[in-house]
Amino acid sequence: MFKLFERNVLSVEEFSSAQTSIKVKNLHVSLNNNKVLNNISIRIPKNKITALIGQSGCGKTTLLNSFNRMNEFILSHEVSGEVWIDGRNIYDKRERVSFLRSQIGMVFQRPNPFPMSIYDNVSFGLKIQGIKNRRKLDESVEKALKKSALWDEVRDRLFDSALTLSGGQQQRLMIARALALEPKILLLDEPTSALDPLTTLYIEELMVELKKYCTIIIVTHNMQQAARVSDYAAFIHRGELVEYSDSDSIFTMPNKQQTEDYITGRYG
Ligand SMILES: Nc1ncnc2c1ncn2[C@@H]1O[C@H](COP(=O)(O)OP(=O)(O)OP(=O)(O)O)[C@@H](O)[C@H]1O
Repeated sequence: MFKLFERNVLSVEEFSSAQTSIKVKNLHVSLNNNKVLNNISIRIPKNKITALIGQSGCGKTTLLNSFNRMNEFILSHEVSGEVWIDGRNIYDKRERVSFLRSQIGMVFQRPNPFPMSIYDNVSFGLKIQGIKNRRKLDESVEKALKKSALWDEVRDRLFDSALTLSGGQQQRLMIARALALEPKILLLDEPTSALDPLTTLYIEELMVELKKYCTIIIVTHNMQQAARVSDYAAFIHRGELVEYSDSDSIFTMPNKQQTEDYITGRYG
């Protein structure tokens, strides 16, 4: 497997509090009485890309959704343990969930633009936050579209429907929509699985660029992709964290046999 970018990484035991974006302690999650995550503890570093890997159904998306309390949309859910972000345990009763979610961007497998213009898609969250000043909105839309490498392609058609964009452009629009709120954390749930290989590479390059602005956590089934873009990778099996390490180590000399079996395609 080849590396797309040079990495300069600490080992996962070495992150200081200042270098940690998310600290998870003894997290257990059950959905509809189904025990999905079992005693997960992990520190996700700031301004790096961390990949969550593991076979289908192991709990990757559930872990991702634990970082912005998205699992709570499932009627019957139970969460115990702690998830610390910015010095707050986000499962504390006092946490304002809408504020938390506004600080964490999320992009899903399939682009889901609203049936409105490109401009309105990107400015949507800002307007919800009460920003009405046109110049401020214009500036934020331009900045987000530049960060998501879409500006040059859409600057002359901002008021066209977002649905007129290609799949890859729509996915970059989803990234722009998330970035408009200047999130500290960006959660990507299989963001390229519906895209062709070239567009995928383009989005991977974009992710690497974006870690300047935020911490990125990506769920991916694509081991080449995880090896190419991520700085760290966490291998999950049946709801347990089996191995967590810098990506160079995990993809070249994993510590656990289970990890090796998975990344070499022996199962999953
Ligand atoms: N709403 C739900 N109710 C009950 N069980 C659920 C619910 N959502 C997910 N699960 C179960 O939780 C487990 C983990 O699901 P999750 O989507 O987190 O896995 P995943 O690793 O992201 O899978 P995939 O790679 O296929 O997307 C699976 O066994 C799944 O069936």
